[in-house]
Amino acid sequence: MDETAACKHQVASYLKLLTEHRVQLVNEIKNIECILDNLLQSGYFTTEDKELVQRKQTRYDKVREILDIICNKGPEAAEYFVYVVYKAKDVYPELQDWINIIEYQPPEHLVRKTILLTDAVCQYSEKLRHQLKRETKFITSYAQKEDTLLDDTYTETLMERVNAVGETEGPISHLEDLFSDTGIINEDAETVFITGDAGVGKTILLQRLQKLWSNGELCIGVKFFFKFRCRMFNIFEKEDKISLRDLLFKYNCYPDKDTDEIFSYIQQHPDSVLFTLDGFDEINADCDLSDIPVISSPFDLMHPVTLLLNLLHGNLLKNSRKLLTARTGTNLPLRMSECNSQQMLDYVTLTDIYLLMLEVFLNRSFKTRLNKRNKSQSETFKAKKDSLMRLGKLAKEGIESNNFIFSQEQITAAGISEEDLQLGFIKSAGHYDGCGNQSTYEFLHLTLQSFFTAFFLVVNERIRAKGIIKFFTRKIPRGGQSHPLNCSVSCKNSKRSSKEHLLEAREHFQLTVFFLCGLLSKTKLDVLSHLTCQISIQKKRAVLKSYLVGCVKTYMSNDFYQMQAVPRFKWLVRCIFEVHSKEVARLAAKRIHQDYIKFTYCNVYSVDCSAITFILRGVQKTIGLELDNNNINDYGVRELIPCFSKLRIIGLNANQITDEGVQVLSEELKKYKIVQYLGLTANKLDDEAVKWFGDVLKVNRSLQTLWLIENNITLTGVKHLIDALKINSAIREICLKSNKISIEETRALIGEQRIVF
Ligand SMILES: Nc1ncnc2c1ncn2[C@@H]1O[C@H](COP(=O)(O)OP(=O)(O)OP(=O)(O)O)[C@@H](O)[C@H]1O
Repeated sequence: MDETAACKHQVASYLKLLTEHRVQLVNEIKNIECILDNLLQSGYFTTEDKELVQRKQTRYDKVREILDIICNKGPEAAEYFVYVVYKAKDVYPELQDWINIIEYQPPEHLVRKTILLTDAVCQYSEKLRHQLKRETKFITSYAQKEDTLLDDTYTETLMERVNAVGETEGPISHLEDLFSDTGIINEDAETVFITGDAGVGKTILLQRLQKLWSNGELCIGVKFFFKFRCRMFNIFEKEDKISLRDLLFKYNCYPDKDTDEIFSYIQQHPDSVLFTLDGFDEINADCDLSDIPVISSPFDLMHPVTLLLNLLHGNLLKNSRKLLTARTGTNLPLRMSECNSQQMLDYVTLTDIYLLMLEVFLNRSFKTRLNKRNKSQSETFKAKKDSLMRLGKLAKEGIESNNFIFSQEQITAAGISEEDLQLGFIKSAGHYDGCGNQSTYEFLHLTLQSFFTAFFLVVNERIRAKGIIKFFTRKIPRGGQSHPLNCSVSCKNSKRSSKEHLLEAREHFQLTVFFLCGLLSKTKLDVLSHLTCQISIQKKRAVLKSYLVGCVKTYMSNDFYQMQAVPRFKWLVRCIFEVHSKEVARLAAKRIHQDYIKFTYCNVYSVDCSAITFILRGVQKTIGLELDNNNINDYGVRELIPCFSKLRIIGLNANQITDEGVQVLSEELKKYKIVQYLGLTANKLDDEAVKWFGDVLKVNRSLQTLWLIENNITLTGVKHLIDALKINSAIREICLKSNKISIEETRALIGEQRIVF
């Protein structure tokens, strides 16, 4: 450790540390009570000091007062303050980076000091831990030997993974592996299903997990562990109805205080929740378990079994983790494979659009042959597979050699017939005017050449899984082939610098990878399985996914996107969305350590918002997202809905957003009260939008800064805000410069200083 770091461990330097980092501490300390309680219990603060702090109006002033008092008390108090922030990690997650930066190590005399965790969420988590610790001490056995200690009895359980068709896929060596990101039957499911005969040890296995967690030895990032015996659900009458909140609190463990705050935390951080649900076979439901109503609101009152199934389906507390056990042979009425594919059909990717285009072109050719029978997409492709593959081969060879214009000889050599040409994917590129009059051809659009290349790579069984990765990781050619007829291309491109040339080639390769992701996504497996061997596709999909995982690891281990997300990152995000692997998305989300992601001037469109959301909804903490100066419009705002619960700062300046987008935004701001800054400068907002914001400000106390510069807002709109501001003291600034409000009109509003004209 260097000298600076070492001196940070000397008591005298702690005061200096607090002064130097005062602004950061004032901004990031959200919980005042925990620090105050600890300073009081340690004797550094008196009750008078505590009162002085509590008398301050805002959170910021309270922290300032604490820091001032500490300065007067001396360096030991400052040292203790840092120790509290260090120990109460869950209460001050935002400050843990700071703790790392100052290279803090608790001194010997403090390490054994207990810290009071007065934060309601942490206290509840502690309560759950204590409850589980108590309940898992002895084994619960058939023989009711209450006095048998779990630790004395438990022997490691032998488990193995089984695939969708019941084949063994190898042993599970560590309990933590049950929570790995790799699903077996369905990678999108959040439920791990453990099955085995009576008495093999399913219950004791869960008990072991519960005990490990209660001792802090199960490192899977879970704050709340709810255990249920499924037979508990049999105690309810048919007409009984409870809420999710009741299920968690009344039927599991009731918080000592602040139940609202805890429940809202659980809703916002479902990935911090783990359920163990033991013995699904023991449920005697008086209803058809495969026909359970779908609920999406955590406030709906429902029969407990309905709640349970909606939890397992991911309709409630999506992204929470579930371990479900049942005896061998139990039918699970979960239909998780159908459920997810249904969800996946809800979005349309670019690959879908290209596939549809292919289908339309191919169908047109059938019609001319009086073959008017309606074919399915797979039948259509199957009927024209040979033509598609010939075109695909030509496209691939062209991309490999950086060739986008094809001579008649090349067309003939590729076996492309007149009939193939008539399908319409290739058009005449005119005549070369320097070396003769031969016809030349090109794909209808350069993107179509990338699509055909990807199609060929996926469908051709002779191209092995690793071959597709080799295709786009090899060195990209700088010029066209030496074939004489390619001189048309070379001549045309000779004016370009070699760098531009390379860049262009890269885009084609990038686009090919993008379409590979789309074609190898799960929803396309069905269509493709009619064209090629399913095992080959599965292998290619697995290899592509692990390639993307590698990219995520490489990109995100660097600091490259700390402030500005580079276009390459945007491509990666797009590819992850196109392949629609939640496993890769989850991994990417886990690796986002920054507090702020900027996509400013990145050509982000509404469709990219779906891709960004696909990843950001999995981040563990709240972050800032800046999308200024793009073109996301109202549709993009709608696409961002699933990640609003994670956004603290939202920059949507200059994005063609209208009142319609603001209506969507306002609903989210009412639901998730965490956004502090919202920028909507230079959009297309009218008074209607301001009215929505007025409604938001009546219930939302998190928003501090709202930028509405350069819109079409008039005095009428501002009046809505004035009303709301009367009851909202949290907002600090609403900037309305360059709107349609005259100077005379602003004079009338001079009383409200938080609105800036
Ligand atoms: N790994 C183990 N270590 C020690 N004892 C075990 C283990 N597995 C099972 N047993 C013994 O077998 C008994 C039954 O185990 P357990 O209740 O976990 O089975 P189960 O699979 O949940 O059965 P059921 O399907 O009937 O609920 C335990 O009470 C314990 O005595």
